[in-house]
Amino acid sequence: MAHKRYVNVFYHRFYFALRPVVQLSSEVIVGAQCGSAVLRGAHVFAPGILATPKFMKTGDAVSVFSDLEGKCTRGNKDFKGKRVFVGNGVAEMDRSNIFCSDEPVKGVGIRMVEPLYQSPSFDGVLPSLAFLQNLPSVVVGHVLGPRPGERILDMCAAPGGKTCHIAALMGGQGEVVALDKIRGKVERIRQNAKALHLDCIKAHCFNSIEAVCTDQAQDTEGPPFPPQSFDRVLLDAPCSGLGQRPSMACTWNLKEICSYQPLQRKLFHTAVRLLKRGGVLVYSTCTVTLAENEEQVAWALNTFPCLTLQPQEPHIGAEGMLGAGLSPEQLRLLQRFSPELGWSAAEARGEDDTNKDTIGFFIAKFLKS
Ligand SMILES: C[S@@+](CC[C@H](N)C(=O)[O-])C[C@H]1O[C@@H](n2cnc3c(N)ncnc32)[C@H](O)[C@@H]1O
Repeated sequence: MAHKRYVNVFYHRFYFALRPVVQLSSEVIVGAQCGSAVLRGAHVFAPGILATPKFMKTGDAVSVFSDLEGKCTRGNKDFKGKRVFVGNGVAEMDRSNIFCSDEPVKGVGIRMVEPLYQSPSFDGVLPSLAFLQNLPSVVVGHVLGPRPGERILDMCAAPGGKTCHIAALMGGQGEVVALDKIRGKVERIRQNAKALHLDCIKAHCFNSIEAVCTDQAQDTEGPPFPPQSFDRVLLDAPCSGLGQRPSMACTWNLKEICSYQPLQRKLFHTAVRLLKRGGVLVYSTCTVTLAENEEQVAWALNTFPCLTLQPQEPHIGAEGMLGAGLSPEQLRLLQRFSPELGWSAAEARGEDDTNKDTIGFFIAKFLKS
């Protein structure tokens, strides 16, 4: 059935106007992920709460802090470890509801009334029409350039932000196959596709490294697929995520960061095999390392002579970074979002920094001949 609705994919700009907020004596401690979400405009959902004052009651005014080192134990009453203030709120639950309930606790625990940053919450705003994404993620969908009627593969798709954008750009006509290896996350893709009425998305739980079959007669409804099954492939690769912001806790180590390059290359092999001749492959990451970005492009061009770099539209990020042996022309075809560089340079030149104040991100577009 033809898709009748439109999805408006907004992008989210982290608003940096720090407000002078006075800290209160009652402290609520939340996990680092929850604290980052609060900085992006979220309220505090009860599962994210680690510690509250001993007698906290609904309606109490509290200050919310993020546990920086992951050291606060659940149910703590007076945590004194490293923490960062993220704003003031009002309790919507008693302490006993949060920590002493038999059922898993749900819903807003603290409604933020004075968050540190003036980033509005988009929770529940037009849920059947809009999907909030970072600006570079929105750019990825356009760079891939899907057309109605095509068959597209999104190899690492959960929670499905880019999948839904791609399906919306196709007007719901064609097929977007979304793979992710984690079952619970695949359910999120399905829920998002359903909420947005995007029937052309088919989500499967599958390890994309193994998504090519050798048997040409294999049923092509689900993975694995015969070689050259797709008009366009998006490899939004698992990565070290160093471009994500705000980020208040660094849980990574060097071994983990170095583990992504070989994984991305395995996925890349599958991507190239599944792409038709004349098809487009987009490789993207939300990290800033040379090893996971420009070095991967140089490796791909050497490993797959059938691939050539293509111009990107729109191109609003910076060009690629030196150091991986790519030519100046090749670097110009890449798109790198480096907020730590973009901002200050734009500010110094007195330019509008709207499109530069983003997460760190990388995009490369290839054509397979
Ligand atoms: C960067 S996230 C994808 C974000 C997604 N494209 C979006 O826009 O919403 C990377 C995803 O790759 C998945 N992943 C990691 N290794 C995978 C593999 N071998 N096969 C399929 N999915 C994988 C992870 O579970 C994770 O959800």
